[in-house]
Amino acid sequence: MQERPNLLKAAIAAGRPCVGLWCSLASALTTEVVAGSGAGWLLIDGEHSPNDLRSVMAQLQVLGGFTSEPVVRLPSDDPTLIKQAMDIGARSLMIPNVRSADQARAIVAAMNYAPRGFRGFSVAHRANAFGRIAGYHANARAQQLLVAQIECETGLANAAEIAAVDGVDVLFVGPGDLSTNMGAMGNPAAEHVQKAISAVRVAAAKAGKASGILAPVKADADRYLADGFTMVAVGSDLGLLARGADALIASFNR
Ligand SMILES: O=C(O)C(=O)C[C@H](O)[C@@H](O)CO
Repeated sequence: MQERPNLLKAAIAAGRPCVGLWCSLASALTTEVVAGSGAGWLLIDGEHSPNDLRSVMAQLQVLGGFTSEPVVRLPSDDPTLIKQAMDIGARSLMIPNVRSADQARAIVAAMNYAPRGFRGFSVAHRANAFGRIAGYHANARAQQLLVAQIECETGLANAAEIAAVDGVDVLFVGPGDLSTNMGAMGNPAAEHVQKAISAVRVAAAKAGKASGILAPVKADADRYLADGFTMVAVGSDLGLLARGADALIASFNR
Protein backbone atom coordinates (compact mmCIF):
# COMPACT_ATOMS: atom_id res chain seq x y z
CA MET A 1 0.00 0.00 0.00
CA GLN A 2 1.27 3.51 -0.86
CA GLU A 3 0.40 6.85 0.76
CA ARG A 4 -2.01 8.72 -1.48
CA PRO A 5 -0.37 11.66 -3.25
CA ASN A 6 -0.87 15.12 -1.77
CA LEU A 7 -2.60 16.81 -4.71
CA LEU A 8 -2.45 20.22 -3.01
CA LYS A 9 1.32 19.90 -2.64
CA ALA A 10 1.58 18.85 -6.29
CA ALA A 11 -0.48 21.85 -7.41
CA ILE A 12 1.62 24.20 -5.31
CA ALA A 13 4.85 22.71 -6.63
CA ALA A 14 3.56 23.23 -10.18
CA GLY A 15 2.51 26.81 -9.40
CA ARG A 16 -1.12 25.96 -10.11
CA PRO A 17 -3.81 27.84 -8.16
CA CYS A 18 -5.76 25.63 -5.76
CA VAL A 19 -9.01 26.93 -4.32
CA GLY A 20 -10.19 25.69 -0.95
CA LEU A 21 -12.84 26.10 1.72
CA TRP A 22 -12.63 26.67 5.47
CA CYS A 23 -14.35 24.09 7.69
CA SER A 24 -15.17 25.70 11.04
CA LEU A 25 -18.15 23.67 12.24
CA ALA A 26 -16.14 20.80 13.79
CA SER A 27 -18.47 18.28 12.20
CA ALA A 28 -17.61 15.27 10.05
CA LEU A 29 -21.05 15.55 8.47
CA THR A 30 -20.76 19.18 7.35
CA THR A 31 -17.17 18.66 6.23
CA GLU A 32 -18.35 15.69 4.16
CA VAL A 33 -21.09 17.88 2.68
CA VAL A 34 -18.55 20.59 1.79
CA ALA A 35 -16.09 18.05 0.33
CA GLY A 36 -18.65 17.18 -2.33
CA SER A 37 -18.01 20.62 -3.85
CA GLY A 38 -14.73 19.35 -5.28
CA ALA A 39 -12.64 21.99 -3.48
CA GLY A 40 -8.91 21.41 -3.94
CA TRP A 41 -8.33 21.60 -0.18
CA LEU A 42 -10.34 21.91 3.00
CA LEU A 43 -9.06 23.66 6.10
CA ILE A 44 -10.05 21.82 9.28
CA ASP A 45 -9.77 24.59 11.85
CA GLY A 46 -8.37 23.64 15.22
CA GLU A 47 -7.65 27.24 16.25
CA HIS A 48 -10.97 29.09 16.20
CA SER A 49 -13.31 26.11 16.12
CA PRO A 50 -14.31 23.55 18.82
CA ASN A 51 -12.23 20.81 17.21
CA ASP A 52 -10.23 18.25 19.15
CA LEU A 53 -8.16 15.28 17.99
CA ARG A 54 -11.22 13.03 17.74
CA SER A 55 -13.31 15.48 15.74
CA VAL A 56 -10.36 16.24 13.46
CA MET A 57 -9.82 12.51 12.94
CA ALA A 58 -13.50 12.00 12.11
CA GLN A 59 -13.21 14.69 9.44
CA LEU A 60 -10.02 13.14 8.07
CA GLN A 61 -11.83 9.82 7.87
CA VAL A 62 -14.76 11.15 5.84
CA LEU A 63 -12.36 13.04 3.56
CA GLY A 64 -10.59 9.79 2.73
CA GLY A 65 -13.20 9.29 0.04
CA PHE A 66 -12.60 12.65 -1.64
CA THR A 67 -9.74 14.26 -3.55
CA SER A 68 -9.77 17.45 -1.42
CA GLU A 69 -6.56 17.66 0.62
CA PRO A 70 -7.31 18.14 4.31
CA VAL A 71 -5.22 20.95 5.80
CA VAL A 72 -5.37 20.88 9.60
CA ARG A 73 -4.81 24.18 11.38
CA LEU A 74 -3.47 23.60 14.85
CA PRO A 75 -4.06 26.09 17.69
CA SER A 76 -0.32 26.66 18.04
CA ASP A 77 3.12 25.40 17.04
CA ASP A 78 3.17 22.98 19.99
CA PRO A 79 5.30 19.99 18.87
CA THR A 80 3.12 17.58 20.85
CA LEU A 81 0.02 18.72 18.97
CA ILE A 82 1.95 18.44 15.70
CA LYS A 83 2.95 14.85 16.53
CA GLN A 84 -0.59 13.86 17.54
CA ALA A 85 -2.17 15.48 14.47
CA MET A 86 0.27 13.84 12.09
CA ASP A 87 -0.17 10.43 13.68
CA ILE A 88 -3.94 10.57 13.05
CA GLY A 89 -3.22 11.34 9.40
CA ALA A 90 -2.85 15.10 9.00
CA ARG A 91 0.10 15.59 6.65
CA SER A 92 -0.79 19.14 5.53
CA LEU A 93 -0.58 21.48 8.51
CA MET A 94 -1.35 25.16 8.90
CA ILE A 95 0.34 26.78 11.89
CA PRO A 96 -0.96 30.18 13.03
CA ASN A 97 1.09 33.29 13.69
CA VAL A 98 4.55 32.18 12.61
CA ARG A 99 6.87 35.07 13.48
CA SER A 100 10.45 33.99 12.81
CA ALA A 101 12.64 31.62 10.85
CA ASP A 102 13.74 29.94 14.08
CA GLN A 103 10.10 29.23 14.92
CA ALA A 104 9.55 27.87 11.41
CA ARG A 105 12.59 25.60 11.72
CA ALA A 106 11.28 24.27 15.02
CA ILE A 107 7.92 23.49 13.42
CA VAL A 108 9.63 21.65 10.53
CA ALA A 109 11.68 19.67 13.04
CA ALA A 110 8.53 18.71 14.94
CA MET A 111 6.99 17.43 11.69
CA ASN A 112 9.94 15.21 10.74
CA TYR A 113 11.56 12.09 12.09
CA ALA A 114 15.25 12.05 12.95
CA PRO A 115 17.75 12.99 11.69
CA ARG A 116 15.78 15.88 10.16
CA GLY A 117 13.68 16.43 13.21
CA PHE A 118 12.29 14.95 16.41
CA ARG A 119 8.79 13.72 15.57
CA GLY A 120 8.04 10.86 17.92
CA PHE A 121 8.15 7.45 16.27
CA SER A 122 5.18 5.09 16.44
CA VAL A 123 5.32 1.97 14.34
CA ALA A 124 1.65 2.01 13.36
CA HIS A 125 -1.05 4.68 13.38
CA ARG A 126 -3.74 6.09 11.12
CA ALA A 127 -1.10 8.07 9.20
CA ASN A 128 0.53 4.91 7.85
CA ALA A 129 -2.73 2.98 7.49
CA PHE A 130 -1.96 1.11 10.72
CA GLY A 131 1.33 -0.22 9.43
CA ARG A 132 0.16 -1.01 5.90
CA ILE A 133 2.00 1.80 4.08
CA ALA A 134 5.45 0.40 3.35
CA GLY A 135 8.28 2.84 4.04
CA TYR A 136 6.00 5.49 5.55
CA HIS A 137 8.49 6.72 8.14
CA ALA A 138 11.33 7.08 5.64
CA ASN A 139 9.17 8.76 2.99
CA ALA A 140 6.61 10.73 5.03
CA ARG A 141 8.20 14.07 4.16
CA ALA A 142 7.34 13.63 0.46
CA GLN A 143 3.64 14.16 1.10
CA GLN A 144 3.96 16.73 3.90
CA LEU A 145 2.92 20.34 3.48
CA LEU A 146 3.63 23.16 5.92
CA VAL A 147 1.53 26.30 5.64
CA ALA A 148 2.95 29.05 7.85
CA GLN A 149 0.55 31.84 8.69
CA ILE A 150 1.79 35.41 8.62
CA GLU A 151 -0.50 37.36 10.94
CA CYS A 152 1.45 40.16 12.61
CA GLU A 153 4.09 42.78 11.81
CA THR A 154 6.89 40.62 13.22
CA GLY A 155 5.97 37.77 10.90
CA LEU A 156 5.64 40.28 8.07
CA ALA A 157 9.12 41.68 8.75
CA ASN A 158 10.55 38.15 8.80
CA ALA A 159 8.47 36.77 5.93
CA ALA A 160 11.44 36.36 3.58
CA GLU A 161 13.45 34.42 6.17
CA ILE A 162 10.45 32.29 7.08
CA ALA A 163 9.79 31.50 3.42
CA ALA A 164 13.44 30.52 2.94
CA VAL A 165 13.25 27.81 5.61
CA ASP A 166 13.53 24.34 4.05
CA GLY A 167 10.26 22.62 4.82
CA VAL A 168 8.05 25.71 4.69
CA ASP A 169 5.87 25.37 1.58
CA VAL A 170 3.38 28.24 1.83
CA LEU A 171 3.17 31.65 3.49
CA PHE A 172 -0.52 32.08 4.28
CA VAL A 173 -1.90 35.46 5.23
CA GLY A 174 -4.38 35.58 8.09
CA PRO A 175 -6.23 38.67 6.94
CA GLY A 176 -8.21 39.17 10.12
CA ASP A 177 -5.28 38.91 12.50
CA LEU A 178 -2.85 40.75 10.24
CA SER A 179 -5.19 43.69 9.78
CA THR A 180 -6.04 43.76 13.48
CA ASN A 181 -2.37 43.66 14.45
CA MET A 182 -1.70 46.47 11.97
CA GLY A 183 -4.29 48.75 13.56
CA ALA A 184 -7.09 48.10 11.05
CA MET A 185 -9.17 45.62 13.04
CA GLY A 186 -10.76 43.04 10.74
CA ASN A 187 -10.22 45.26 7.70
CA PRO A 188 -7.70 43.67 5.29
CA ALA A 189 -8.88 46.14 2.64
CA ALA A 190 -7.02 48.97 4.39
CA GLU A 191 -4.34 50.31 2.07
CA HIS A 192 -1.39 49.60 4.37
CA VAL A 193 -2.67 46.08 5.01
CA GLN A 194 -3.07 45.44 1.30
CA LYS A 195 0.55 46.50 0.83
CA ALA A 196 1.56 44.10 3.59
CA ILE A 197 -0.43 41.27 2.00
CA SER A 198 1.33 41.89 -1.31
CA ALA A 199 4.68 41.95 0.47
CA VAL A 200 4.01 38.48 1.88
CA ARG A 201 3.26 37.15 -1.60
CA VAL A 202 6.42 38.74 -2.98
CA ALA A 203 8.57 37.38 -0.12
CA ALA A 204 7.23 33.87 -0.71
CA ALA A 205 7.77 34.09 -4.46
CA LYS A 206 11.36 35.31 -4.04
CA ALA A 207 12.05 32.18 -1.99
CA GLY A 208 10.35 29.98 -4.58
CA LYS A 209 7.47 29.31 -2.24
CA ALA A 210 3.71 29.69 -2.63
CA SER A 211 1.40 32.12 -0.90
CA GLY A 212 -2.17 31.87 0.27
CA ILE A 213 -4.95 33.80 1.91
CA LEU A 214 -8.54 33.49 3.09
CA ALA A 215 -10.79 35.60 0.88
CA PRO A 216 -14.52 34.90 1.34
CA VAL A 217 -15.51 37.78 -0.96
CA LYS A 218 -15.30 36.61 -4.57
CA ALA A 219 -13.93 39.88 -5.94
CA ASP A 220 -11.09 39.71 -3.41
CA ALA A 221 -10.39 36.05 -4.16
CA ASP A 222 -10.31 36.75 -7.90
CA ARG A 223 -7.88 39.62 -7.34
CA TYR A 224 -5.60 37.63 -5.07
CA LEU A 225 -5.52 34.74 -7.56
CA ALA A 226 -4.77 37.15 -10.38
CA ASP A 227 -1.96 38.68 -8.29
CA GLY A 228 -0.33 35.26 -7.88
CA PHE A 229 -1.66 33.78 -4.63
CA THR A 230 -2.17 30.08 -5.34
CA MET A 231 -3.65 28.65 -2.11
CA VAL A 232 -6.82 30.67 -1.67
CA ALA A 233 -9.75 29.80 0.61
CA VAL A 234 -12.85 31.33 -0.94
CA GLY A 235 -15.40 30.66 1.78
CA SER A 236 -16.30 28.73 4.89
CA ASP A 237 -18.94 26.24 5.94
CA LEU A 238 -19.94 28.59 8.74
CA GLY A 239 -20.23 31.60 6.48
CA LEU A 240 -22.10 29.78 3.75
CA LEU A 241 -24.61 28.36 6.25
CA ALA A 242 -25.15 31.44 8.38
CA ARG A 243 -25.31 34.00 5.57
CA GLY A 244 -27.37 31.66 3.40
CA ALA A 245 -29.89 31.10 6.18
CA ASP A 246 -30.03 34.83 6.93
CA ALA A 247 -30.66 35.71 3.29
CA LEU A 248 -33.31 33.03 2.85
CA ILE A 249 -35.33 34.09 5.88
CA ALA A 250 -34.92 37.76 5.02
CA SER A 251 -36.30 37.05 1.55
CA PHE A 252 -39.60 35.96 3.13
CA ASN A 253 -39.72 38.80 5.62
CA ARG A 254 -39.72 41.65 3.10
O1 LIG B 1 -6.50 35.91 10.66
C1 LIG B 1 -7.38 35.39 9.96
O2 LIG B 1 -8.29 36.01 9.35
C2 LIG B 1 -7.33 33.91 9.81
O3 LIG B 1 -6.34 33.29 10.12
C3 LIG B 1 -8.62 33.24 9.40
C4 LIG B 1 -9.58 33.22 10.57
O4 LIG B 1 -8.95 32.68 11.72
C5 LIG B 1 -10.78 32.36 10.20
O5 LIG B 1 -11.25 31.69 11.33
C6 LIG B 1 -11.91 33.19 9.63
O6 LIG B 1 -12.29 34.17 10.52
